[in-house]
Amino acid sequence: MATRTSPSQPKASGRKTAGTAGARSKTTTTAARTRAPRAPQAPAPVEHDLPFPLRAVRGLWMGLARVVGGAFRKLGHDVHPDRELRRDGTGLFLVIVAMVVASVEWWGLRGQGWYGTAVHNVFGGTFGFMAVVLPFVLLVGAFRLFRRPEEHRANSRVGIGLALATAAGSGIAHVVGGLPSLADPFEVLWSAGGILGFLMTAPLAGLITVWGALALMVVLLLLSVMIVTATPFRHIPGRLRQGYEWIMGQPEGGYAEDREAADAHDQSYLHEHSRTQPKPRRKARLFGRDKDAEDRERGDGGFAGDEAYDHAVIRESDEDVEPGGAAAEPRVPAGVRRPTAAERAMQKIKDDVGLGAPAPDAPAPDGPASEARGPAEPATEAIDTAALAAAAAAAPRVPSTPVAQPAPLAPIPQRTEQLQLSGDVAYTLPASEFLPSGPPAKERSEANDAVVKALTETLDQFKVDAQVTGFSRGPTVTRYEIELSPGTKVERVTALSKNISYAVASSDVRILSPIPGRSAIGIEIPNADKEVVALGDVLRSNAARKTDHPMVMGVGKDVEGGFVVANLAKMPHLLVAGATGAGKSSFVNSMITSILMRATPDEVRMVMVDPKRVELTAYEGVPHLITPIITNPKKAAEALQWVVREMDTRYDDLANFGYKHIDDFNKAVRNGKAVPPEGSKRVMKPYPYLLVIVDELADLMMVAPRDVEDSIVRITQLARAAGIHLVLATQRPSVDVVTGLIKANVPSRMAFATSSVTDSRVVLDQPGAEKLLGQGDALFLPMGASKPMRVQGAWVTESEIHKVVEHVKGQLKAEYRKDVAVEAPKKEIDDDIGDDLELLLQATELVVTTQFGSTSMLQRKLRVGFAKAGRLMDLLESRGVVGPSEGSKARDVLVKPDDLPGVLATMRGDEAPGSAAPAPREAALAENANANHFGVDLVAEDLANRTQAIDYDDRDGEDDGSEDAWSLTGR
Ligand SMILES: Nc1ncnc2c1ncn2[C@@H]1O[C@H](COP(=O)(O)OP(=O)(O)OP(=O)(O)O)[C@@H](O)[C@H]1O
Repeated sequence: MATRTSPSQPKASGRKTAGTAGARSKTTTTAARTRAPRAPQAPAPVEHDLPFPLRAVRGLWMGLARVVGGAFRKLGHDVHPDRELRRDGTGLFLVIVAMVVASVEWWGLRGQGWYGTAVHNVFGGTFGFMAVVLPFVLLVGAFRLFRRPEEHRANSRVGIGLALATAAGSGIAHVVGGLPSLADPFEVLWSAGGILGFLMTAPLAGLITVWGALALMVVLLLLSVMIVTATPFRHIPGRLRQGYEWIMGQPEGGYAEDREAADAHDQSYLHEHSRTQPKPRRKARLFGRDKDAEDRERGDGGFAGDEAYDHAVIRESDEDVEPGGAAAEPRVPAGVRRPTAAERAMQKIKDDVGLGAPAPDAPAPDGPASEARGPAEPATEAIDTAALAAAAAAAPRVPSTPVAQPAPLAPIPQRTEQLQLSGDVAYTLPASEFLPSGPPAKERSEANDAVVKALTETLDQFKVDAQVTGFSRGPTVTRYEIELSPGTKVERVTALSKNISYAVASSDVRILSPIPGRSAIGIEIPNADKEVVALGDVLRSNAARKTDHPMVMGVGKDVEGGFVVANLAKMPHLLVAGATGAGKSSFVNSMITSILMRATPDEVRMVMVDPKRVELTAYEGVPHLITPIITNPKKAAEALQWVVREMDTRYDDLANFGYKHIDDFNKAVRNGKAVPPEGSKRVMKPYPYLLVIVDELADLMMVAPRDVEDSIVRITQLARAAGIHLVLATQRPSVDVVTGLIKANVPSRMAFATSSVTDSRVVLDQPGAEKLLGQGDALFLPMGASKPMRVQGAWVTESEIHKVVEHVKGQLKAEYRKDVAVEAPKKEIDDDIGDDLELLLQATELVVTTQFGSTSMLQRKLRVGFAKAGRLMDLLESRGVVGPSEGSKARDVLVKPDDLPGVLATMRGDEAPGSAAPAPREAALAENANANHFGVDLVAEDLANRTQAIDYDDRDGEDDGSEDAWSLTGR
């Protein structure tokens, strides 16, 4: 895309845009969305329509306003609001009034001459003693208008708060001044509350006594302070404490405890509900930490947990993170953004229950404050912190403006103390510094403005009544939003796709119609100036920092510039696909590095399969591995079978203790509730999550397609509750590699650029990936999501990986299990089944679950020909699943659904149910003695020595309770 000069934007349209957006952004909580100028619609009243003298006066006035405004904008740190949005004229007016009042009330002109008398009579008479405070109040208003003019709602809030404070102050002054009546001399009235004070308190004093009126005024005053500072009731204690700590110079005192509590809370919250939720926007820093935002998240978190999202992904706006982990300087406002529908819905719900995070440019009076004041901020900002942070969140950035100051990196979530691994090994997670920050993100650049102009012109040329109403800039692409005027067909825009490509000189234009959850068309156009998303920044984002779940990985950034992290444990299995060079391996690297950064070997263990022998070698020897990196495809297939055995062992163990999920079991172990049977030498330890990463699935599928598919299907169907998760990457997402069965069982998908639309369909079940740009540009479809989310994958360099790996290896030596690549006993599959085992299993399942023995049903459901269906039916008859043929009638089904697992196992040639010792136990008994960190050292013994809850022999027994145990396993 060619970079074009920024279009000069008509004033009227600029204002209109801001106004509309300002209103809409009431509920905005996230997303780096930038308003674009609307196409000019009606001629705006312009300056040269005015007669010359007026124009000259206006010019002078505005010139002076700009000078004064410029001075205000230089106070503290510079701000640069968009010229189109400035309200310097009003600001200047407030400054002049303030000077006039101050000259009289402060500087001794009171009652001196006509000027002193007139001003004093007007202001003193109206506000009484509060006239003395009035210049200060007016200057606060002017300060806001000069520095944050685009925050209409926040400005209104502050205005209302100040007005209320003035009224309450006058009321208090009136009571304190002895409640003079209007008939009293002016001087008496002035030294009390003036006319306003009289009106505020005289009627009230009659109703609820003088003391009641005074109390009410004090309450009003406090309320006005809360409105001005956007402090909700529940934040008052925190604010007071912060203020106290700041005054007393206790940077992080007492806060550490809070943080710990918060961490504990976050952990449990995300552990149970890892959900997509709109995040509060940018935060201000409090003593180097964002306590307020965290408070807010805690509040939101519990609530958001009730939302319907349950797909493993957490995304947030980039305002939630400070590049470099430091407080980003408030950004330069140039427009406002709108929330997505989900954000609006979420905000509305929060508002309804009083949890609402303040809209970035419009914190509601009762909304939680979105910022806290840091000691480093200039004192002049004290009155304005809410607005500053909100403006920073709302405002897109102008390229020429520095966005973030370099500052120390924020920690990647990890425990502060040394971690004690089993065997009294102290383990320190890698330092955040190993993953440096990337360059600060842009929210707007000239390239964006050029595209807006090109889009607007294209719409105009083809006479489509639609406007470009905004855009959200991500690292790789920007999504421009087009809203249609009533009566305009969506197709009129979508039909222009080629013309749009032409106009913006890019062949990679993707049209979203509509943007999910919005009444707007999205046009994604690659950025001429792409940005790299550093993994360190993703891991330091709030979404990542609010949880220390060990399986959370940094995914990247979405199209709106929000960071995306995902919990691999919730996926629960992930398919990563894309053509060579599209960014798959980089993604896998980011994933592994995320785990190394956040998890100890006691928490997460990994099996890495790298048939290409190049991608994962950097991780050789990390203690999280339970086996050396497997490069031989045949061995890899065996390792997968080991994983199946491990899964079975875990299931048996969980069932013995009466738990359905490994998290419950681990919790019980940590709480001392799961105790080994008497006489057992077993030391109870939590199971680590087991992450199995296959870097090239195609290579495995070439050597042992059936075994690999079989293992994958078994693992994916069952392993979730056992804490075992698969990540399968392939550059050949064809149906022979990603078979229907594998696809059906791997619910989360990450599609990098594919070479064809067919490949995209294989990965995502829809086209789209073929249009991606490569180099980490991806469509992410986590389990439960209906539409893929476009993300730019996180990037981690080789030297960063090297540092992390060196650190991790320095902490602990890898202790490999020896049984992983040991081949499982060969299954005995009856000869007559031959290659049809999988079909036969499916046929059995179908017939038994439906209790309907029909050949034509098998034909239809399994999509096989008549001959094959007939053969399957014969096989089913020979194995006693169905009765003999009864002509055209369906056959009797002889197996009950409850018995299905046993029948399937027999067909597979697994250990016949009821045989002496099931393979998992043997395998577990052969457990490597060194595997003490793996947490199953004596499990095998335990399993072998105790009566199994799952006893296949007894499954048919009358009353042994084993059915319950069986159902516990979910098998
Ligand atoms: N997230 C990313 N951000 C920036 N650049 C990236 C990203 N991912 C990949 N790239 C660029 O694309 C190149 C190829 O990426 P990568 O090696 O991950 O592709 P791949 O799909 O694994 O290819 P192959 O299948 O050949 O291994 C990288 O060398 C890098 O320059």
